[in-house]
Amino acid sequence: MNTNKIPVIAIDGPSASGKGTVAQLVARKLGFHYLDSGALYRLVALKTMQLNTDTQNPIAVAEIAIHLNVFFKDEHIYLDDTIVTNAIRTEQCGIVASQLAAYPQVRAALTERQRAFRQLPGLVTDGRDMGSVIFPDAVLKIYLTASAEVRAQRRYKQLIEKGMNANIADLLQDIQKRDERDSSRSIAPLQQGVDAKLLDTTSLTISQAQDAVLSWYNDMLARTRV
Ligand SMILES: Nc1ncnc2c1ncn2[C@@H]1O[C@H](COP(=O)(O)OP(=O)(O)O)[C@@H](O)[C@H]1O
Ligand SMILES: Nc1ccn([C@H]2C[C@H](O)[C@@H](COP(=O)(O)OP(=O)(O)O)O2)c(=O)n1
Repeated sequence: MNTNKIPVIAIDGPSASGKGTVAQLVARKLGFHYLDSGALYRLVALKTMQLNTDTQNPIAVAEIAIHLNVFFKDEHIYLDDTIVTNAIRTEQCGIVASQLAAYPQVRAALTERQRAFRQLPGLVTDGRDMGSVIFPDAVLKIYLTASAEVRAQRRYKQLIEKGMNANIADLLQDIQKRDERDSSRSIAPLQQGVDAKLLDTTSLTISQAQDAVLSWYNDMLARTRV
């Protein structure tokens, strides 16, 4: 089947804005598949750290990305048959992922793997370039953000709930550095596309953010059915 007919909702945005949470809820509500593209970059970062790979060598890192042995099952993520669901969620893993994600070779190595998630009846995906590069024909594109201070608070609460160490001041600094790196890189920079709807969740609950996405999606459906 021509997968271009399969609907995609692309939710891009900066770190800890709530992209993944909202995307998963919307996917569940619509019965769509879900892709956390950031997890793939985090998995590459974890594997490079495990192998002590020279992260200054884009070719070596891209080789890891190409041969990544990963699968997603229910709530868990497996790397080489080992559960790494929490291991990839450390801030250190996020920082390394952000650094490696600036290599064109790494992005190219993960492109088709991401596009393979586009399966019937549909896909909801979150990341930095889902609407701009990976799925430019997405039926709905959203740029989901929040203030850096609120995002640091959210990530802090999230890490503490996972039993991980966290320091709010360090997190704010990491988030601001990651925002800068992800949005200033030459390839697939994080930015709100002209065709992406802005959803600032600074003062919204998770439920309100989910409802906003579902409302936009239903409006799109109504317009295309006319
Ligand atoms: N609107 C919101 N209000 C309060 N907390 C939120 C909101 N959206 C997400 N969260 C929480 O913030 C944390 C980070 O959300 P997450 O979806 O992991 O962000 P991202 O995928 O953008 O990095 C999670 O613990 C999540 O439950
Ligand atoms: N589609 C994507 C997803 C993530 N990345 C990079 C940039 C991000 O800082 C890291 C980690 O992404 P991830 O979405 O897991 O990070 P957050 O959960 O938003 O903190 O990977 C990317 O370049 N492109």
